[in-house]
Amino acid sequence: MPPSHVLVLNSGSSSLKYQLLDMTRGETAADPNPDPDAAPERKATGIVEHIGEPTGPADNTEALETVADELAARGAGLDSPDLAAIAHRVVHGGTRFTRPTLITDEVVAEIENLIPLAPLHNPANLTGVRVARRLRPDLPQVAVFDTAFHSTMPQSAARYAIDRTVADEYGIRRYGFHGTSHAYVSRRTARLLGKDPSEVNVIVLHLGNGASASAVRGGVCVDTSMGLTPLEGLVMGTRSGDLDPAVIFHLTRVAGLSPDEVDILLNKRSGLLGLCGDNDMREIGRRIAEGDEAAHLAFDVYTHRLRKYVGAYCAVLGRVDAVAFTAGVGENSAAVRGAALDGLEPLGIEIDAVRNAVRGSAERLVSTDTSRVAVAVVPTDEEREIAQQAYSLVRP
Ligand SMILES: Nc1ncnc2c1ncn2[C@@H]1O[C@H](COP(=O)(O)OP(=O)(O)O)[C@@H](O)[C@H]1O
Ligand SMILES: CC(=O)OP(=O)(O)O
Ligand SMILES: [Mg+2]
Repeated sequence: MPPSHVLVLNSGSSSLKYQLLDMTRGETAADPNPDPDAAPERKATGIVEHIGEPTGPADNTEALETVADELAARGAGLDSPDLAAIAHRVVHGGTRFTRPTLITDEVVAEIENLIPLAPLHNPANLTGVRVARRLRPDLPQVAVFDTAFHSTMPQSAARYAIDRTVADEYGIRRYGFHGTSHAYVSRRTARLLGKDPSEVNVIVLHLGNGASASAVRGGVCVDTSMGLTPLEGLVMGTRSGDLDPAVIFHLTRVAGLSPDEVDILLNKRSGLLGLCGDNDMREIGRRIAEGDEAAHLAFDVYTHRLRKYVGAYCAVLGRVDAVAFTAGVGENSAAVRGAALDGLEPLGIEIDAVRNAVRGSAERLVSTDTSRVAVAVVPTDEEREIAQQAYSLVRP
């Protein structure tokens, strides 16, 4: 048996998620090409949180040592002969990386060059890459990029309307992020409707701590809400999303903030946190129930922005078959789903209040039977998508 396990490392700014997957599941001698969505077997999964905080590991290197220890304790250490590859989520791939890529010194250098475009994410991703390469120099290490799925966006969606020469010289364009999630969820949504992904148009709403929307036509991304960096678009846990760029001139000229201070304000102290002091939708729900004014406003700004993007992507796609909610907020908050789609009946979108209120972790439809557009809740699995993409590159 050739090695068939893939270890996926999803290093974030403050957490490190991992999954160990056996990719042989569903694959037999009789049927070497099973349903591409047949689930690989999950051997281990975990998350190391609070990196860099007093309660957690000091840095990503220490976090990865914790992961190595946890895996070893389960008899699936990093020295396992079953490992076929280590796959890394890399957030920014620029224009160069649009496919899963075998990591070499040169690829590492290129990812390093992209740090200014994803300062919260790429350095953490790189630490994972460096430590894993040191521990298993013999193994293929594969980078799977958040930006890759969005590389199919037409110029009309990817270009900012600024001086073309300046834009091209500095790589200023819209890249989009959470691509593995948008790819996976749009595909699963098609399957949930009993259709091939090439036949359906889907609006995917990935609502985690970072949040983004995408318009996917026949399995191909045609627009997404994040841009040059993961700051544009929806209101997020701590990020502002869309605003008039002149806010930044105003903050620097009138409020006297430095560019770095503005960066921190917009990325880390804005969004839900900036509006009400909490970035967790569960806590905001509790506060709204107690009549808290600021929490209510934060919820309204968040869901208003969402509704606006759903309407915009209906216009971009023309025909919409489904709206799919995913990630922490999208999978769990019936209130957000309900408010985001409230009043969109004229667009053929009818959410069913009873179905929407049912909690669960299964892929499910929450629209009415008469809704022209299906509304789906589809739990994302970025690690599984990353493993599948990486394995397709290294499989024997
Ligand atoms: N039961 C829930 N109800 C409402 N929101 C939830 C629930 N569980 C998680 N969330 C939200 O999901 C967010 C985290 O989403 P997640 O997709 O795990 O984010 P990330 O991967 O970006 O860290 C939390 O900040 C919280 O707001
Ligand atoms: C790109 C991005 O925003 O990622 P995350 O949601 O993991 O912060
Ligand atoms: Mg996430």
